[in-house]
Amino acid sequence: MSVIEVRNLGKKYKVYNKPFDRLKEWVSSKQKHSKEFWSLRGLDFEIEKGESVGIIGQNGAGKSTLLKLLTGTILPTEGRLNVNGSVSAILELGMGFHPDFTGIQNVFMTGQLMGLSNQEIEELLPQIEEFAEIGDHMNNPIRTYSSGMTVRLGFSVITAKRPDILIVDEALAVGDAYFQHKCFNRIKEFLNEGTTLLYVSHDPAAVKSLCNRAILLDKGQQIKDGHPDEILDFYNANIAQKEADYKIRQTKGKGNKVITKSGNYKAEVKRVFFERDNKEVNAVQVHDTIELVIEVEFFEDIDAPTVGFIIKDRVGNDVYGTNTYNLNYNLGKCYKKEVKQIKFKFNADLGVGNYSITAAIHSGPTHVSQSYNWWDQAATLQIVPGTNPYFIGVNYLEIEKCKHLNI
Ligand SMILES: Nc1ncnc2c1ncn2[C@@H]1O[C@H](COP(=O)(O)OP(=O)(O)OP(=O)(O)O)[C@@H](O)[C@H]1O
Repeated sequence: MSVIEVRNLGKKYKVYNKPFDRLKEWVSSKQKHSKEFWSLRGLDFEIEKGESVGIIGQNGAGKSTLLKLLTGTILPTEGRLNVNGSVSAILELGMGFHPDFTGIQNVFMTGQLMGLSNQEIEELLPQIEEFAEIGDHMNNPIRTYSSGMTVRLGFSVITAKRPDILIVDEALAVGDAYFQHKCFNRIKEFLNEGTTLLYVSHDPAAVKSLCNRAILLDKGQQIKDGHPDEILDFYNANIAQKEADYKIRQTKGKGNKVITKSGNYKAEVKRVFFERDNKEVNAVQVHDTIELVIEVEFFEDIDAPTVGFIIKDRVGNDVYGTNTYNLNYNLGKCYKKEVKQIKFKFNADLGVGNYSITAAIHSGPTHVSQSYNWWDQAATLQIVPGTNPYFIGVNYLEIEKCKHLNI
């Protein structure tokens, strides 16, 4: 069953050059002093119960406008929108709080706006206080709060009761790391219990860890809708697009997985894989010595290109990255039609789990100057336990010695 249905949705604003133009137009209705601007147009999608959908797009793409339409803060100019179920929105945490009232009084005010009875709020209060962890400040006016304390209280109130649909804007990027972690855990619990999530963020790792679908908006249009990996790869390639000859190519690979490559294609990364003892492998033990092989083909003569890679964890956080430029390795002059393999040998000092490899060929120290080809998720590497002692995390650190002193 779809909980959110969006059909041909559009929102148009009137834009005035000067504030005074609004008054002029209002006084003389015959003369136009404004331009029409579609903040969103032609959106069409359905979201099923229990889906978690990331809304992605550059500044001004229309993400906030979509959330405002979904929460009923603004009305559409055209199209229709059905939202079935209770909605909690974490947009600008604490913005609705009254600065002169105490934390507790604001909890009651916000709770009432969320449609809760006083008795329900009373029952939820201990849990709200416990989650916010701001102690006695609950009895002080909000104007005495730090921004972090306001965010803590805002999140605690809004998520005190599990909603059918949870809408989260970038808001979580504010609080401190400890509280962010708590918020993510609460959202994950809601997802497990069947809540549908709409999550706006610029942080690919957060989208990958929370969402099973992503919708990409660009200049008010719905550009793509699909698996977060596919959408984020396209989005990242798109924001790197600066040169006129820059292309983004998406093709289907093994198991129908979408491969996204981008660049000006003066050279292309053709194949990326791992070798151990000269044999191709895709799973190795912690600390094994392996070689990452990046195979590139040249379509033009290029002098001293840089070949690099990034190892990313399961949700897309960079674990390690480097390139031939940083390693002071010069590939020299490369000629059109040549195919070269560049090999990086290292110990797989990584935690147990799955990793993906981004590979690239470009000029200079980074791909910002001239990106010939960039390929996200070009290969995967599975790290399995070795003979070393059990540990957690994405890095393996060889502990040389463990000792204790009596002081
Ligand atoms: N009230 C308004 N009047 C006129 N234009 C508006 C209004 N609200 C939004 N817009 C325009 O609509 C477009 C989309 O804005 P929106 O805030 O939805 O983008 P966004 O994707 O949320 O951006 P950001 O990541 O910067 O928050 C922008 O060009 C913005 O200037």
